[in-house]
Amino acid sequence: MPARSPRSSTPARSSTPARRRPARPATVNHHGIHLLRSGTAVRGLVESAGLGPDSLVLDLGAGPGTLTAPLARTGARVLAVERDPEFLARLERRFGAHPKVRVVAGDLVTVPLPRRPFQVVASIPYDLSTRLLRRLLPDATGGASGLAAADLVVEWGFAQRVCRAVPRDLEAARWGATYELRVVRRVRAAAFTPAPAVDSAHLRIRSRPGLAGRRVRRVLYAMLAEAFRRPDQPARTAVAEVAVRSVARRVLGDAGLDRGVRAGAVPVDRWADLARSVIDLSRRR
Ligand SMILES: C[S@@+](CC[C@H](N)C(=O)[O-])C[C@H]1O[C@@H](n2cnc3c(N)ncnc32)[C@H](O)[C@@H]1O
Repeated sequence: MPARSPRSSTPARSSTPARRRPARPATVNHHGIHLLRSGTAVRGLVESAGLGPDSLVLDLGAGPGTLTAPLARTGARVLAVERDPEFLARLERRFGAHPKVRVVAGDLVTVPLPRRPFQVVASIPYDLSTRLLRRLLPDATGGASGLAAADLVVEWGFAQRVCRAVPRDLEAARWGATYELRVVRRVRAAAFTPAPAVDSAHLRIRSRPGLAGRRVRRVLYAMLAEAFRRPDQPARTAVAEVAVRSVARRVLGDAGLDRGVRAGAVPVDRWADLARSVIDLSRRR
């Protein structure tokens, strides 16, 4: 008989004793879904979020409640969203009577998001990462959800892509210029049961200050669009799309950028500085 899969609640029998005990008892997982088992990774996510009794936090893809429980212990109001019937039943059993946890049966890609500002702390399915960020982060017209902050477990390669100082695609550049996206730590495959084929990352997302307004977002996204359309042009040409020449010169200097710098070489945080300065200077003129 083949050894039982590590997905099973009963660990496979082994001739060598396990070197380390799992961070918590293994949970029933018939689906091959990668559940977090590392206390370090779970604590890191929850502590990074800095939640308190006034916070509202979404655990998207809550599974058996690996994150839901420590999130609830912070005193925050928790919405645990899950679509799998077995996990939902388990969540209901664990948190059905909890005054601050609501178990929501739904798809994390379509479930209505709260109107009031909220945070997300979640270990999300790898294949939904892009769709989820599209929901949570602003769109091209400057619209955005009420996302205040997010601490997510995503595939390592995905995190690397969206955290590049100079992203390769316009969508990641818009995200990176509007939000600070940072890898807090590598989450090794062994931190999950069953272990996935690749490592993951704790991806921390925070708003960059001064970029909440529609006007500043329009300026920012117009410059980025131009920079991506013609990356070899000087950055000042992209800035000149949204500001008169003298302002363009000034803001580039203020952002510490060389006059001749290529648009395609400007890091996302510099585009954020440029947008804020353009708005600031145009207000003063
Ligand atoms: C990587 S597991 C994380 C589970 C748990 N949060 C943990 O960290 O151990 C992802 C979870 O998302 C759920 N899921 C997958 N697709 C979903 C969807 N479209 N909407 C809601 N939940 C989904 C799966 O059932 C699974 O429980």
